[in-house]
Amino acid sequence: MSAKDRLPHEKGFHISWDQIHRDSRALAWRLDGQGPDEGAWRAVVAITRGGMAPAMIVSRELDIRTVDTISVKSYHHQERGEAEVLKAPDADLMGDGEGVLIIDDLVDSGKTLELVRKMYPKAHFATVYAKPKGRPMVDTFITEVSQDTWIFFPWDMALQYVEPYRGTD
Ligand SMILES: O=P(O)(O)OC[C@H]1O[C@H](OP(=O)(O)OP(=O)(O)O)[C@H](O)[C@@H]1O
Ligand code: HPA
Ligand SMILES: [Mg+2]
Repeated sequence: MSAKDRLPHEKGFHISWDQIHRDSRALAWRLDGQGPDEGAWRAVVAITRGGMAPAMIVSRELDIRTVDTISVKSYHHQERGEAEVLKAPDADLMGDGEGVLIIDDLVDSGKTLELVRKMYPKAHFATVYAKPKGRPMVDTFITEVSQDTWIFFPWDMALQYVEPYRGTD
């Protein structure tokens, strides 16, 4: 069964803004002092769009003002397509990636990070969440979920009324 055959509340991991804030801060805590230059990182690069909120929180916590983006598109709704780079970060800033933290919200199949890793082999790759297939592609992450769990992020959700289990007559 593919993720799209399920009702959203089945095997769905729903993340609130508060939760992603806490988990992104936990990621920053883990990365603090781990950079190659006396523990420091040169720059943060967000993999758009999902990596932008975690990258903002990490760069705030680690006091990194040099922030760039790489745009990789790989999913249309819950269907995976070929990963493609739509916009690359500044080439002079990146070099081979040494000292650069590349951040995404999650690694699933690992295809997105595989592509970016080829471009910047010396960068450090960090995600907030990870599924088992993608784990070998990520250097640091906070929470692992099973491969058949779909993670719902707060920017893709809205608060709404739900019927009580016993209905309302
Ligand atoms: O490990 P993978 O199987 O490659 O999947 C993970 C990637 O997929 C999602 O991005 P998506 O391409 O949907 O774009 P978005 O961040 O703009 O939503 C997610 O934000 C990761 O970047
Ligand atoms: O579990 C997921 N949730 C949201 N976006 C994703 N992109 C790949 N996997 C996921
Ligand atoms: Mg993404």
